[in-house]
Amino acid sequence: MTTQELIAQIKKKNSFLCIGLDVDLNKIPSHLLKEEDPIFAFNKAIIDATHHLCVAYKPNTAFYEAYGLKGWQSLEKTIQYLNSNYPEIYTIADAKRGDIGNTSTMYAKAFFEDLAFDSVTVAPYMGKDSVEPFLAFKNKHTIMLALTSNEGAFDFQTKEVNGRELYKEVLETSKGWKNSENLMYVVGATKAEYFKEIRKIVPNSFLLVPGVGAQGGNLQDVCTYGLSENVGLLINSSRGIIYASKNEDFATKAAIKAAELQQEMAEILNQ
Ligand SMILES: O=c1ccn([C@@H]2O[C@H](COP(=O)(O)O)[C@@H](O)[C@H]2O)c(=O)[nH]1
Repeated sequence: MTTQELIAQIKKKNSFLCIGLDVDLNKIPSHLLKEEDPIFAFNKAIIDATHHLCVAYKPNTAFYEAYGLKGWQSLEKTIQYLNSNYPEIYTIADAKRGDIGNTSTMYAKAFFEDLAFDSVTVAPYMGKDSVEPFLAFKNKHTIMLALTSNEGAFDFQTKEVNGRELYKEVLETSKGWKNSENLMYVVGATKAEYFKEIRKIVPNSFLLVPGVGAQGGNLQDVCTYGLSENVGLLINSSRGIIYASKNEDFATKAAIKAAELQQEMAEILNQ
């Protein structure tokens, strides 16, 4: 999907919500455990109930890899279901990959070609030659960790390197990489006070923002400085939406939670 198509969907739906599909078999309603593929059954119900309220879904691959081959098959079925039934939806494989160049190319092929995701998250630690193989794919986005939502972000990301904080170095340096127009960045919603500085470096880039909901990040605070001319934000909530209920009404309850966030987004966009 192109960036323009993503922006068009955001404007049409008045939403920049991304729903995280982080499926834990211990947390889903027990009646689904009788299904042949409980993870896919859960995702399908959540997607059918919420697709009109969000613009993106983000399965974190850890929640699928944890169940071995069956988990990977559930991930495959989920992305195929999304691409066949809701092709307008933007898809993010939250896999946080990155390796030496030839290995990165294989990761990129796995997520962009085999699974046909629109984007994948990568770590910047191994540098330019570990990220550029992902950027070479046309109409696909590479979402690089910049300033993460967890407490450990302060261990390295905010430490000074070359006279500026490491996350700023990551943002600034990556702008010069080949096909950098295919880059987006992860910035945690729990770090709302950093968005003003971040927007000085990447005024127009899309930012994937996890941390609203279960991690306590606030949508309004992120938007104060995070919004760009073309919205430029994908706000993710996973547990806060998908585990709204453990009963048969789980999908309806998830839709209610998603609608609350979408409504707040519509108000922000129409201010
Ligand atoms: O900095 C980061 C990067 C990624 N994540 C991922 O986003 C979701 C958040 O889930 P919630 O349940 O809404 O807290 C999850 O997949 C994380 O691994 C992040 O939280 N922070």
